[in-house]
Amino acid sequence: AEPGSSKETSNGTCPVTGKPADPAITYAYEGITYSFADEASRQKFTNDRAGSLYQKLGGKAAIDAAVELFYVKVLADKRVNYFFEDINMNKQKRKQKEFLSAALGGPIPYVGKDLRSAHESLGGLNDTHFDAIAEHLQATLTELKVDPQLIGQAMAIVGSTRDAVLNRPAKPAAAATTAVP
Ligand code: HEM
Repeated sequence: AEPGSSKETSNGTCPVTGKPADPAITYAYEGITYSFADEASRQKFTNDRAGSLYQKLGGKAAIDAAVELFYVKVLADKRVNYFFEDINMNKQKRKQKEFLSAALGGPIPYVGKDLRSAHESLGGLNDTHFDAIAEHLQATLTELKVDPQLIGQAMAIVGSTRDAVLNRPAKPAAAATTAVP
């Protein structure tokens, strides 16, 4: 097969409607061939991909590289690295890639733990830790020469997870600027 050709297929369920897919209505994206219930669903899927921050950042390869560099920074930072002492970092990196990819508009839904339950047992987690983690993500994207405007958009999405990660009640809906689009 030529480089970039599709190696995988989605499982017969339309990713847009959740209905059975028509095997004749397909779209290949990042090596996976998705099939859809109808033409409108295919169109929505392709439009969503084209407009996504995920794709603007460079897609799977870029997100994966960013998460690798991000954890190098996190594990070198005494303010936060002790939280990861007993954590399997290969799994953690995979989960973070899955979460961030989905949050930034990637094609594959996040099926991991919600962020509140993932962090609620981490004793003493507070804003200074969240700020340090966010700082490392921002520094990572800067180091990878991502357009500052896109970095701002990515940081807004990451920032919107703060209350869940710190296990605080969600802010009232008025704070529309912090909502994940
Ligand atoms: C910036 C926002 C953050 C995001 C988007 C995020 C994302 C995630 C995700 C997706 C997981 C895996 C959940 C699963 O098991 O399925 C996770 C676990 C974890 N996170 Fe975060 N996280 C954030 C902030 C933090 C902070 C501030 C810390 C501590 C300094 C932290 C420490 C951990 C640890 C230790 C785990 C592993 C928990 C376990 O496996 O028992 N995270 N995080």
